[in-house]
Amino acid sequence: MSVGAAMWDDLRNRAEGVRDRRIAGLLNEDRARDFAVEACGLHFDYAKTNIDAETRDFLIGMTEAAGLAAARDAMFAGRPINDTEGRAVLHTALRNLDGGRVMVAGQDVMPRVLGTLARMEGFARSVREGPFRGQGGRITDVVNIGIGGSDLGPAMAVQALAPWHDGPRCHFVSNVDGAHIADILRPLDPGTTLVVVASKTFTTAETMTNAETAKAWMAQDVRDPTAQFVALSSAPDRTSAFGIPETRVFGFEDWVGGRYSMWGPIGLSLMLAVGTEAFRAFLRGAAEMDRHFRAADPVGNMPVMLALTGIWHNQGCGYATRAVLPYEQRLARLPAYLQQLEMESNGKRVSMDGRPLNVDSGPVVWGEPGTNGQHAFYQLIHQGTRIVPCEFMVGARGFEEELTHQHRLLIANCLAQAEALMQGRTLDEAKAQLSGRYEGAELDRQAAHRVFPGNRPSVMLLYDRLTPDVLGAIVALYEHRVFVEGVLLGINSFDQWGVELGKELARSLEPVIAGEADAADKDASTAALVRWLRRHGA
Ligand SMILES: O=P(O)(O)OC[C@H]1O[C@](O)(CO)[C@@H](O)[C@@H]1O
Repeated sequence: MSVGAAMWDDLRNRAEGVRDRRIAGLLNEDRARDFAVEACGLHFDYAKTNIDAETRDFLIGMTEAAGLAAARDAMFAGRPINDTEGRAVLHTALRNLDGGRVMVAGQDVMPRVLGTLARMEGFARSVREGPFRGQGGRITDVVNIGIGGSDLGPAMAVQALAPWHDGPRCHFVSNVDGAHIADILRPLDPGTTLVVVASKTFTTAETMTNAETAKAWMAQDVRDPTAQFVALSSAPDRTSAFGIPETRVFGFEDWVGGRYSMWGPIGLSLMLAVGTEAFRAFLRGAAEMDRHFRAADPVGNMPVMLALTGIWHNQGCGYATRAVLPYEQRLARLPAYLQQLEMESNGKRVSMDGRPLNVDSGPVVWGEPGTNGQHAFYQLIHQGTRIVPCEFMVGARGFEEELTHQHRLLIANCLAQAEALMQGRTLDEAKAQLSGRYEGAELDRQAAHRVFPGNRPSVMLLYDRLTPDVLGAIVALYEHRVFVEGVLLGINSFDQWGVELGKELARSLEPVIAGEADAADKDASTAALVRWLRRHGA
């Protein structure tokens, strides 16, 4: 089943038909209530979009045409829906603490999932409370070496859950740029540092290079350089070749995709930071979102409705990007996390059958926490010629009891931005503000700069406080949103062939840059760039 070209045309025509309709004119109390979904401790509001009841019905009709319910059930049932890699997609099993059996190829995977979780918990406790010690004493610092899905999730979540952070300090090294690992390791004591090498494949060039650097750093100072190494990986042969014994390897199956992996072993750094209870709460929040996604009707289904606002804005209205704007400093890394989740999943050019998509793929996702973004790029969001649908989020309360006045300011800013985007400011209003200062043509000219076109759509996600379960629910919400959008687009959201070509070419260029191979098979531009870099000492 799929969404046919005619239906996409219909969607675009509907969007075109309401392009000039004022969103503010749609608003009333009924809409404020009906164009919102409440679930899992979250409140999602899409009243400030140009979606009306008829469009919503049409969008839901698209999910039916795409066979969303069957696709969702196939994912949860462990069918190999990632069919370019021949794999099931079951990151949801990693958080299925109380949910019973999950079958893959006739086998229940839950005993193994829960067994690995118990091993992680045992290890985390022994690092946090003893007896696991470094060769120089109790572990004070954890260095997580990983990239992409083996970095972004835990790095984002450790920062997000800072109020729960009572374990060792956590540092994240991802970039192959030696500056990254050098800056992180410089102040640390090898004798009290635990190195967590996080790599599903254990072949990723950046991670393996950094892991060797960390091993050499250890070797300068401690007797056994890998005794304080842990591996999180699906490749036990390679972890043991690296020198990490089985007892310190936490494995997971190929049905956990890298960007969906923070719920299992890849979350170990988070567990070391916040402890086992908070980690379980994080899993439970996500599992609650899974249940909601499976059970709720489309119109009351938060991931479905979040996805449909995305489809409306991107494929319907033609807005090429979307901004994620958490008014929550501790979610500073959420936009980067979502960039991988959304763009690696839905940035594809062909559908499942290998034919070119008959519609644009997923949007460019970007963002920064508020209020910082306001003083950087909101100028373009309010007055630029391109429209950027904005996804705001904010909690009712922070954790700094003595700073509630600052939190109120934060909320006020968040709501004000959404209001300003929708309302705008007319030329007459701008002129009224300036009257007395300018007149005639100069008044018109000055006022033109102060006009806000308005009618710019946004959605809002509210929560009480950023607790571990709320964070779990938010991340799972976005995972399922990506899934729904992928199903509507008819693509495989779970492979990532687009990252391979660059990796291959980097491998072939390295010896050229080192002067060990010539640039004969390189294009003239690349060869000239290599020559310049070599002349300058590369
Ligand atoms: O965990 P690994 O195997 O090192 O992979 C890291 C990342 O690299 C990618 O494969 C892309 O290159 C991501 O999908 C993944 O999250």
